[in-house]
Amino acid sequence: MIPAIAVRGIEKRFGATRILRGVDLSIEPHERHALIGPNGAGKSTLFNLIAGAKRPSAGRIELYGADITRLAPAAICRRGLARSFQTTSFFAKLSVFDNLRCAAQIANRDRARWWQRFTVTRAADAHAEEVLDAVGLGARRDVIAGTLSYAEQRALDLGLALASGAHTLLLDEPTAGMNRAEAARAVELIRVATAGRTLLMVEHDMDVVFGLADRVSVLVQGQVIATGTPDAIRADPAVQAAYLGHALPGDAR
Ligand SMILES: Nc1ncnc2c1ncn2[C@@H]1O[C@H](COP(=O)(O)OP(=O)(O)OP(=O)(O)O)[C@@H](O)[C@H]1O
Repeated sequence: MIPAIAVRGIEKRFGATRILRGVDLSIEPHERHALIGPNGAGKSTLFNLIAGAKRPSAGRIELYGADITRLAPAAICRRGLARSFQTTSFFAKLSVFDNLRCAAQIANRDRARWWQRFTVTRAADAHAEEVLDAVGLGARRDVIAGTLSYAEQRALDLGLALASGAHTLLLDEPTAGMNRAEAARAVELIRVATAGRTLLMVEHDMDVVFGLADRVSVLVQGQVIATGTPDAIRADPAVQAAYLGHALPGDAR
């Protein structure tokens, strides 16, 4: 099977420092995959390379078999990979629905001819309504986005990625800054809303990782030291050694 995301021999140097050292990673279609690792391991750097925000020093990145290594972020986005950020990325003065409608219309715009515009707009509106419910914001449809609670803003961020029609999502610490109850709700929301799509997430919260991920990869000092099911990762001696002196993955439960 062609992987949704294939990272092959990726190197990233900043000056003389090798931050990523021959990273190989294969994310299967429709898989939920978590990337974990100690602070400074290179997780955000790898995300930046996959999303096109930075260029690797060597290696290749593929999205469903197509080389995206040197594409700009917008071009990668058009190919169906969306990234959610820890910071919010919506129009604060527009309503929740109008934000989703914008994302859906932009996604459809390139595909439409001028005589299709009316139907495209209607299709985009219908898609925005679907996403609104999928991310649990149906009751907040006409609220100004900037006034949403933090957890709702993160749900809207996820909604924007879904409204853009992305089949593959990079989620950067999707529950950061949330309390336990909010994080648990967010996990459930992500699970349901992203069904049928591919998910790669960086996450520090092990409850979230073990509640959501089908497989986990562990990045330590710029190298993937293990990939496997959550239980296999917890039992892996190399992972335990890497976390020596820190909470082991899953111990927080
Ligand atoms: N633009 C840059 N120039 C120089 N060094 C950088 C740059 N960006 C990141 N680094 C370094 O690369 C290393 C990996 O950083 P990165 O943010 O990718 O790690 P991380 O695993 O995401 O960490 P955290 O879990 O703390 O977010 C760190 O030592 C960081 O200081």
